[in-house]
Amino acid sequence: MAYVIGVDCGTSGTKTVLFDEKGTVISSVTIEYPMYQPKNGYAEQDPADWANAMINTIKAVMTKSGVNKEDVAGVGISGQMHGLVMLDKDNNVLRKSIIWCDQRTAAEVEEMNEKLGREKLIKITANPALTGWTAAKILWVKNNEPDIYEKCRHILLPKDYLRFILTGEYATEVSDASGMQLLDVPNRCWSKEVCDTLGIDMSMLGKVYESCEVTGKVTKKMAELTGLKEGTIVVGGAGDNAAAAIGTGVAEDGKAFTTIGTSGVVFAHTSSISIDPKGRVHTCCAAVPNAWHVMGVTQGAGLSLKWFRDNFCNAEKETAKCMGVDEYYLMDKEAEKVPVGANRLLYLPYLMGERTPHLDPDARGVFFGLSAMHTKRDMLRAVMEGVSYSLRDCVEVFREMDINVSDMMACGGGGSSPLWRSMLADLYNCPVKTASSKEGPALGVALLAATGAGIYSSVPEACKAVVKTDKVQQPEAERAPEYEKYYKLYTEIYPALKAEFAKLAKM
Ligand SMILES: Nc1ncnc2c1ncn2[C@@H]1O[C@H](COP(=O)(O)OP(=O)(O)O)[C@@H](O)[C@H]1O
Ligand SMILES: O=C(CO)[C@@H](O)[C@H](O)COP(=O)(O)O
Repeated sequence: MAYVIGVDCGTSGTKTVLFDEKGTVISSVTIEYPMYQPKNGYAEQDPADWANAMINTIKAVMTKSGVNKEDVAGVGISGQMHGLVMLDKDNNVLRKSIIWCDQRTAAEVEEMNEKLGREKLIKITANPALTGWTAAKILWVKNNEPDIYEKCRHILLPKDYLRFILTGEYATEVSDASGMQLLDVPNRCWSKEVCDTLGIDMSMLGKVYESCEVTGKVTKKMAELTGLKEGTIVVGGAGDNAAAAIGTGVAEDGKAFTTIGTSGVVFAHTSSISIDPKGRVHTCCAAVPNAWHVMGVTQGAGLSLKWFRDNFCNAEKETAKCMGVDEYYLMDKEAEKVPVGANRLLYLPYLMGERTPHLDPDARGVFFGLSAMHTKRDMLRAVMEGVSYSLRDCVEVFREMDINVSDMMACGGGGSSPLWRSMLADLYNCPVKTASSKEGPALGVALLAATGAGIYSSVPEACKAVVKTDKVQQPEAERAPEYEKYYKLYTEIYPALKAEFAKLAKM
């Protein structure tokens, strides 16, 4: 029996899973790390935390499982998208990574629009200039930390930094590179025109591969540190969402998924490229060769619930510890006791600005309708409902683009919540399914590794062989119209506050 490893470098932690070639989990280990927010709207992480977490989780799954290192056919790495890692000539990390949800680059987005023009940017990169994407972050460092920029020789995405640590190769792959805004997305290669116009030296960018191609091999030093065999292949892997697509079988037209991780994403596979002219949803290369995907993003999905837990739910944390259950499980049970609409309380999950559909880095979170009768439990339910309304906003854009999202899977930490899945089913008005494996991105990149190692002949074939549907949540005829009323009101709150968010940001 052959085995494959999937490493997922998420925002809350890095999870490494060792699977057998049929996708059965043999061993899984996660190590968490912090996100730093030195200013309102800033978000950074330390690449050393990612590297240590990867090394230690690989070592742990190898030791725990007792699997012979000769039998590990390959490794795939998935990761949070858009983060900027800068290395100097000696491969030292030059500064903390500015990550996907950081919103400091409004001026650089304007600079990109002035230099390239919005239409040309959409034509080449398939997306308008976006504050969270890597190109704007590179320009921010160039404009604000010129001494650091001067020393920079290599630019890598989070998971590609981990590849560098594991193999010594400077490389990326098409799905994650699409989120840098330097890739010619229709042609799946770096855009010389975009790089030259923005003054970014293309030699700093790694070689671009397809997601299932072999990009390098585990070095002797890393073999000693991780317990892997020297020379084990490492494939391109994928950005976390493109990876989750493979892990949930979303590799053909008509299939879609919603993930509630730190961010929230609604994702649909498209065999030909499809672009929203208003730029509200992203278009990227898929982890399947010759295919693309569209995705709508809510910046603060699971992040909202985590923020609520960390600031207001110490008692629940203690109870969960005593009972030996997950604290989010207890919070779900509390929220279930509150009726639809949270007793007339609405929540806008814009803690880190918002992408779909507003593209507004200045937007911020709101509780709307707070009354003296409300309790923490109502606020908890309102948070979960508000995130679901914002994911429905993504679905609305897809429907406008004629993209079918009725075959919907759910994944990510929040996707494991039956309550959250029922909210999505009611708001999307379609069944929401889960895959029998809960390992979305890690399974996705493990399947890419299995394809790169020749165990499967193609990525869709690997999905068909391994991914199976588990639970199906149907929409509820009674609840759906209730949610619809609240959703309608939800869509009216942001436009009423847009100008005020901008004023607040300037204070
Ligand atoms: N049982 C649960 N019920 C509701 N939400 C949950 C549950 N478990 C995890 N979550 C949510 O999932 C988030 C973490 O999801 P995960 O996919 O691990 O994130 P990331 O990919 O960013 O590391 C948490 O912040 C939390 O909001
Ligand atoms: O920015 C995006 C997608 O465009 C996010 O999906 C990040 O890729 C981070 O994801 P999680 O840590 O929430 O999984």
